[in-house]
Amino acid sequence: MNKKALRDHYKKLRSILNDIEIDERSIAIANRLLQLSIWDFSYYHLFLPIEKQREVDTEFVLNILSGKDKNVIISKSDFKDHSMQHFLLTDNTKIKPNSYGIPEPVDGIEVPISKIDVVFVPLLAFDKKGNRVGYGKGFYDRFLNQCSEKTLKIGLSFFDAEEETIDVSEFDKPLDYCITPNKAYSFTTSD
Ligand SMILES: Nc1nc2c(c(=O)[nH]1)N(C=O)[C@@H](CNc1ccc(C(=O)N[C@@H](CCC(=O)O)C(=O)O)cc1)CN2
Ligand SMILES: Nc1ncnc2c1ncn2[C@@H]1O[C@H](COP(=O)(O)OP(=O)(O)OP(=O)(O)O)[C@@H](O)[C@H]1O
Repeated sequence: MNKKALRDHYKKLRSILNDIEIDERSIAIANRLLQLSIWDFSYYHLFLPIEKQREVDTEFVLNILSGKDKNVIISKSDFKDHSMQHFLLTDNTKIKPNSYGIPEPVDGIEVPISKIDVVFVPLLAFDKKGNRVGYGKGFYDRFLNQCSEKTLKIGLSFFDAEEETIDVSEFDKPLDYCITPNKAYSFTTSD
């Protein structure tokens, strides 16, 4: 399948999940994340879900992060140049959905990308090598390329890996892990 076909296929698979399935699968993903040895860092970047796209509900991951007193970073997307600005999430952060339905911080304390230790990555599909496909605007391709080589990139997906290898471009950074309700995939050589 080419990237367009993969996007269409996985958007369709997501669209038929009901609210209860989304909740159950999102909780299973958060529980599986708890089993990974990724909790000794300070700065965790999290996406907030686009509800109408039926994305993984990261509220449960957010609860884990708050419980562990971690610094949580969320972003604001610029659809003109496909860049993101990163802000610390605090009790005072005002969050408002943008025109794509992405909940975003209105303003706040900006955090340099160099501080980010772990990025939870939204995706539509991924393969057994850790390659991923998103909505195709390159927001995360750009962002992950600006992160440190050491930053852990962890995909979250409702569905298991694609059997077929996904084509990669020069900008694609492979994931270190991808977590699904059924399985934790590790693509790193270190464990
Ligand atoms: N929650 C979340 N935040 C994220 C991403 C994401 O995948 N999920 N992104 C990951 O990169 C970036 C935003 N990228 C996006 C790109 C396209 C669409 C979108 O709604 N596309 C529609 C077409 C809409 C239109 O063209 O009017 C679609 O694909 O159906 C949404 C987010 C940054 N923030
Ligand atoms: N660092 C970059 N500089 C310039 N263009 C980039 C960069 N990274 C990605 N792009 C462009 O952005 C587009 C992203 O395409 P691709 O199919 O890889 O997106 P994706 O990984 O599915 O999307 P996303 O990263 O938004 O989840 C491509 O046209 C690519 O050339």
